[in-house]
Amino acid sequence: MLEVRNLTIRAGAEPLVKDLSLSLAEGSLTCLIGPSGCGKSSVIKWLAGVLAPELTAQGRATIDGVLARFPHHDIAYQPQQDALFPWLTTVENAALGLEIGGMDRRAARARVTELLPIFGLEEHEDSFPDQLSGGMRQRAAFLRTIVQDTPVLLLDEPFSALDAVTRLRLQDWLLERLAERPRAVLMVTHDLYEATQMADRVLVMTGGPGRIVADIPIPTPIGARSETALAGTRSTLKRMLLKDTS
Ligand SMILES: Nc1ncnc2c1ncn2[C@@H]1O[C@H](COP(=O)(O)OP(=O)(O)OP(=O)(O)O)[C@@H](O)[C@H]1O
Repeated sequence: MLEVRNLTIRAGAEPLVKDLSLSLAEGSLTCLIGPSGCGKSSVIKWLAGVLAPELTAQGRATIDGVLARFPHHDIAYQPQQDALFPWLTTVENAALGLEIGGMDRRAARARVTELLPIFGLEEHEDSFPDQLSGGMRQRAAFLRTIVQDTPVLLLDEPFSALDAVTRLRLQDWLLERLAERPRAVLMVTHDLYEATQMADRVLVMTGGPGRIVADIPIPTPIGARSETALAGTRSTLKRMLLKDTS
């Protein structure tokens, strides 16, 4: 579905990411892990079309075989920082992606309002971002992204600010939605448990400059994953990350 070939991102002459290639299949969730600063967010930002203007990028990407430029209407993106507009309410912020995608304002807000209870935001419909907790803000940003019915989803640490219970609930909710409607998902996470529970594949990046050093499939179907089955994969990933940062 989405193919990236030989992506290099530079700050001046310095490559932050070098010759990175990856592909995302429809109906798959790929996690991108790696030490802080190795370039995970930069790769996702390039795909979302929001790379900082002082950075330059070279590389080729296709969506369903067609050369793609970013931002692209087939892609929804949740940034690491929630990027909610301070002057908009929860519903207005969450409906924004749908409205930009062309949905009528009233329909977009009705769709989002319907989903607020799942995100624990039903009592904060008219609150502004500075009246919300960090976890609530992240849930509103997640809702804004996930409600867009795009074939590709880019999620940069979407659950990092959530309490344990909400995190588990929203992880399950996302997996259920993906089972109903297959999409290609690229998710950055630092949480190995989250990666092995949710992903079909884990791509491991290293820094200096950023590149992918391992592509680890997790073949067990999500519903059948047991702690024991995943423990081995998690220790392999842990060893790679510790080696990289030691
Ligand atoms: N606008 C910029 N100008 C110069 N360097 C930048 C810029 N944005 C990011 N960098 C550098 O690029 C490298 C990769 O940053 P990036 O945010 O992509 O890493 P990351 O792997 O997502 O980190 P983290 O896990 O901490 O979020 C870092 O060394 C960072 O300092």
